[in-house]
Amino acid sequence: MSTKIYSRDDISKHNTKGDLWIVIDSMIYDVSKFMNMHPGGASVFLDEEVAGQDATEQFFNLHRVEVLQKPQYKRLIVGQVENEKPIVKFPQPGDLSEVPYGEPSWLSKAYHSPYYNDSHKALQKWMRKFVDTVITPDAIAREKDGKRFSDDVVKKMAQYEINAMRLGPGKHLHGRTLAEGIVKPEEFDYIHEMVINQELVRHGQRGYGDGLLAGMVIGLPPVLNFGSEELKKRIIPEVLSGEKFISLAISEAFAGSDVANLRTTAKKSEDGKHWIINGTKKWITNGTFSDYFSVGCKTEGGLTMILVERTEGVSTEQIKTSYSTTAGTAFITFDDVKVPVENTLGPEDGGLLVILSNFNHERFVMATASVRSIRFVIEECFKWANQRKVFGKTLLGQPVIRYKLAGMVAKAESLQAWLEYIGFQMTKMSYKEQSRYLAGPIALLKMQCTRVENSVADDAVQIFGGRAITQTGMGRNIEMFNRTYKFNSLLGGSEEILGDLGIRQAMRQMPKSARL
Ligand code: HEM
Repeated sequence: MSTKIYSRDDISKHNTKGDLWIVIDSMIYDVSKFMNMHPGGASVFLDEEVAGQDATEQFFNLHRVEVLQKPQYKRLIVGQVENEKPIVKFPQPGDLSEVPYGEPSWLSKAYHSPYYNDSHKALQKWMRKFVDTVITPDAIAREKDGKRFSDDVVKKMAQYEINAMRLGPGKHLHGRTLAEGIVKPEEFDYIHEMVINQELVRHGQRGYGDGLLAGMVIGLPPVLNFGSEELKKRIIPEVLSGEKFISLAISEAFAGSDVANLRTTAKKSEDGKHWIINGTKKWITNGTFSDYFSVGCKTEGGLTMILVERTEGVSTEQIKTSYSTTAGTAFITFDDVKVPVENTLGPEDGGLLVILSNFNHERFVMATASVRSIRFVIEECFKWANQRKVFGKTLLGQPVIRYKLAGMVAKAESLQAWLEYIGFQMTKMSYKEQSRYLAGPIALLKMQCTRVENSVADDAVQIFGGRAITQTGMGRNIEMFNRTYKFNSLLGGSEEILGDLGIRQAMRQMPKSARL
């Protein structure tokens, strides 16, 4: 890059087709050749307020800052304006956002929190850098080509035990070196887990995010908590190391939240040594590439969870959903699949307990991600509203936009506070206490997250206008959010079911003596 210095007078002389310079943020770009390849057309550069002039404001009205970071455009720089310095900061891997409400308050200057200690803070810093450098570039590329994550990403996640940490605190972490030793396995708690899951969604690429082993997060716990010792010894290392993949296969075309009504059957073979499984499963995240499936089956006396390996009779087919194929969402067919009875997870006919046992944790994880995605959208809205000019003012200069942002921020901050409070309770409660006292609040938290996502998506689209329905450029993250947020109100228990559960749990605590 040349660092030649020019006065504004010098620059203004380069204002004709064939010799055309513009200034963006004090840097001088020679667009003489580029203008004919410019996606926004050549004519924009010939405008008398652009040719040989400072086009910073016009540029940021129409482009994301990342455009200027691309090597092919950096090469257009021929110098810098005399006595001027760039103002725009290019985000560097690991950076915290300086945009108001762009970070939860515990990461913002001057604020305090009772929940986060030094190891939570160190893990956040480490994780931010890891996501920015390893995951985000892959997320953006895979969302474009629709393929699943690059194996290299999962291998690196395994190397630093991110896969294991995503399952939450527990014995499975013992003996592992977590994030280069930043956290000791016995110290790892639900707040650490929350930190990881909030960082993991900051790239905003929803289909990829689910593709990046969401199946493992919900599909491995039944093996971890209910599998035989032999099964655990074999399956857990393979999955946590990223060599093999697993997904949770419960929902069917016939039954979603109503898990007791599944139709996939498992019948014992005559010698009693095998299950014979028949049926179908639908909407199975990561199913297209999974090697193992934790499958909910109807058995003689109820429901049984069985670990099925990808063997004869198992076939998976990609379902085209409103998000990208990177998630590997599958329709699965089990056709006389023979599975050793040793693959039973938990008690025979007691599968409901196995499924329910992870529901609170699973919903906590979903709420964690959802709250962070909402904040990501708000940050995008703040930036856009600050740089977009309409009717002679920035969008932020318009009361109607400020009112929308106010509502979004208030909701996001309430959710973050509630989430942290619940996460903290989880660090203090036994599993049994969590089931008793937190099932209701977690259900209500997740319900509220998806209600807020709904209103935030709506407001964000109104703020971004047409760009919010365009998959590239300024509004690409809003387009993605608006297209995919609805998944959350269905998975892990629908919004309505969770609201009902939350109040039913409260009803149990209702004192018989209470009267108005
Ligand atoms: C070095 C200077 C510039 C570069 C490298 C550049 C690059 C790009 C790129 C890559 C796009 C595709 C959309 C995106 O990815 O954001 C684009 C779109 C566009 N650009 Fe530029 N551009 C430059 C300067 C300008 C200037 C000065 C103007 C207007 C005064 C302008 C007007 C437009 C318009 C109108 C679009 C279409 C935007 C849309 O569809 O929303 N560009 N430009």
